[in-house]
Amino acid sequence: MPDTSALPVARTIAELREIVSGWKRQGFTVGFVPTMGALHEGHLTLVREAGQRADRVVASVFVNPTQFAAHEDLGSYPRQEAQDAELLAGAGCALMYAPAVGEMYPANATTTISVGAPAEGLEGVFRPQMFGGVALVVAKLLNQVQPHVAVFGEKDFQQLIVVRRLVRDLDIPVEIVGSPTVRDGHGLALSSRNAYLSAEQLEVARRLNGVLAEAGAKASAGERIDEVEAAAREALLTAGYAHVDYVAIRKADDLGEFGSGVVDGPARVIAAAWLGKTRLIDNMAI
Ligand SMILES: Nc1ncnc2c1ncn2[C@@H]1O[C@H](COP(=O)(O)OP(=O)(O)OP(=O)(O)O)[C@@H](O)[C@H]1O
Ligand SMILES: CC(C)(CO)[C@@H](O)C(=O)[O-]
Ligand code: BAL
Repeated sequence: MPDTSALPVARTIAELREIVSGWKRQGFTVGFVPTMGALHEGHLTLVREAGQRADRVVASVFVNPTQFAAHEDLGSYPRQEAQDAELLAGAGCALMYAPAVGEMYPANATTTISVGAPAEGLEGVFRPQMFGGVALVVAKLLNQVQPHVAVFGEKDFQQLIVVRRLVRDLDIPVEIVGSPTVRDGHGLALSSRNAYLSAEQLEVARRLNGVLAEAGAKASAGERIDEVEAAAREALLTAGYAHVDYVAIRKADDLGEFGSGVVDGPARVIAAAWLGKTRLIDNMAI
């Protein structure tokens, strides 16, 4: 496929390595932002953050099949590479890495990665496929790019924790930076999947962050965690969400449970809920 803009595009590991090793020979540091494309201001904020921390920024655009279950939206996930390249160039990215599925996963690839406990609760319950696929592709991407620093969004908070553990446990020499969630004017976390929402669903979607903020306020005021979680679940259903996978109040550093029934340390409220066929996630510090 030809390059889609003025931004250089590497399609193979060899092309990527040639460019990145050239930068390193010149003494430049390298920042990396992995994405699945359909870029929005949330992704571009990560690119700018990486640009603050490194001399050259690589962004990958790869819709990773191993993190989707068979019934999920791999086929319909939005793909808009030409526009993504323009947006990345505008945010100061120096190289887009967009490998084909066959480049990332040769036919005889058999290695899997299981991160263990950080990947098991919350998203791990409802999307059991996901973190194995994320860990595998992130480990491969970090080995391919070999950046000094990689930036991930707090919007996918459990993913950030899983990636931190992966990098620590496998001794991958990279600094992992978490970047705060970028929201629209109504507080809705920007997400590529918001493009699936009808105008009516968008109105309901925008209630999620308010419900989480209210739950957070109640929990930090000392109300029982299970009661706060149940009330927030009810509030989401009343707002028009079709189904709530979870609303949970967890420890801020590792998303572990508080044993006491009340919040007694730094905490986060985290949720996943459905509007029609679209699944939204959000979280915030409380
Ligand atoms: N609103 C946001 N604020 C900050 N970071 C974000 C935001 N949305 C996505 N990111 C981060 O961008 C990176 C790539 O995410 P991804 O391509 O899956 O985008 P997405 O919009 O979250 O898509 P999806 O709808 O599939 O969740 C991840 O590190 C993710 O946390
Ligand atoms: C980190 C990631 C790019 C791995 O495919 C993906 O999970 C995402 O976009 O958050
Ligand atoms: N944005 C996290 C990756 C996923 O939803 O599959």
